[in-house]
Amino acid sequence: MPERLGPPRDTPLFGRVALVGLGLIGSSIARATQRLKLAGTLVAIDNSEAVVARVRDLGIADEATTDVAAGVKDADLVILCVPVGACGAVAEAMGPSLKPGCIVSDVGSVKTSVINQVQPHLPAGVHLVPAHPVAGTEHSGPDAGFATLFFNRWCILTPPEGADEAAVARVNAFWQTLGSKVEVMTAQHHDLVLAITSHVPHLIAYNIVGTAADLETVTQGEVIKFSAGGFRDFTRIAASDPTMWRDIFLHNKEAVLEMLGRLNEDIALLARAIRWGEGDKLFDLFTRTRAIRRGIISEGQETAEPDFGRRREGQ
Ligand SMILES: NC(=O)c1ccc[n+]([C@@H]2O[C@H](COP(=O)([O-])OP(=O)(O)OC[C@H]3O[C@@H](n4cnc5c(N)ncnc54)[C@H](O)[C@@H]3O)[C@@H](O)[C@H]2O)c1
Ligand SMILES: O=C(O)C(=O)C[C@]1(C(=O)O)C=C[C@@H](O)C=C1
Repeated sequence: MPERLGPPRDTPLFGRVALVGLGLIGSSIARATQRLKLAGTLVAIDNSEAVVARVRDLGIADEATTDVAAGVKDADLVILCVPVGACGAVAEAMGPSLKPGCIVSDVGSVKTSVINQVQPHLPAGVHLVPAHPVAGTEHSGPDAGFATLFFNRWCILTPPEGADEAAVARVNAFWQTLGSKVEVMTAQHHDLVLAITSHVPHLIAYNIVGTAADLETVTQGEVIKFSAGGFRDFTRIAASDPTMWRDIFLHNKEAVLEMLGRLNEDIALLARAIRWGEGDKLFDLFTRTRAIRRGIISEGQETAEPDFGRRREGQ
């Protein structure tokens, strides 16, 4: 599937857009927003001077600053692209500067906690429309982003009850213009679904790399040395950012622990089947789950390139 974004817009979707956090996700949004001319003015805000300097060097925003209060002033749309644990502090710092009618959104991998952190700091008349682009890589920082990251990927919106419908529609249009398919659900349901499809897989990947590394001390360094395609494919996501994933697990604790409990029950059944030589049970499970995985690929949910961590030409 050619990952091509649409033509630039004749008129921007928003006058002034402020992105807080110009890492993988923020810088990908910035690149796509510039290419598609979605913003009259694009402001990049980051608490790292080095990142702000890099954003200027890359030319992926019209303005770049470490001052969040100044950066969000007069913004029509603010998107928080920081670790989920930082959203509350950012909302507190920017709240007083937000103009009436401004839409505040985010890209956090956890939704309930972000809503609980951000909502209390938003003045009356400012609309909260949380979002989560279910797209990414194991890489971080402003150089990791690319404009087509969100193409043909899901973006989940979790507007709080009573959210302004026009604001939700505008954020929906923004993400569809970035090439995403948009789904709306409750924050609680999102956190449960992403716990099994994203969060627990990362926990297992991090964990098995640790187990293998510890085993190396037993096997004189052979475990990682002889790790082949299966181990490498399975553990790609263990190269992801520790700050981001620390925050995800601490801010989605209940759902992650629920899913881990279910997984442990299933693994216990697998261990029993192995111990008792119940080959048919193993075969049936592997047959069923392979069909499910193959179904995911046939639905086009896999990008053409399995390793989309590589930058594409023409980002
Ligand atoms: N990496 C992924 O695959 C992915 C996918 C979907 C959603 N997300 C979510 O997107 C968000 C950002 O993730 P990322 O991968 O872009 O991370 P990243 O580490 O690449 O970028 C985060 C940026 O935020 C900045 N930052 C951190 N705290 C800040 C603060 N208090 N004020 C201002 N700037 C601050 C950092 O300097 C950095 O530039 C996270 O909430 C994550 O859960 C990530
Ligand atoms: O592809 C990857 O490297 C990712 O980890 C992306 C991924 C995921 O699929 O789990 C990670 C976190 C997000 O919130 C959304 C997507």
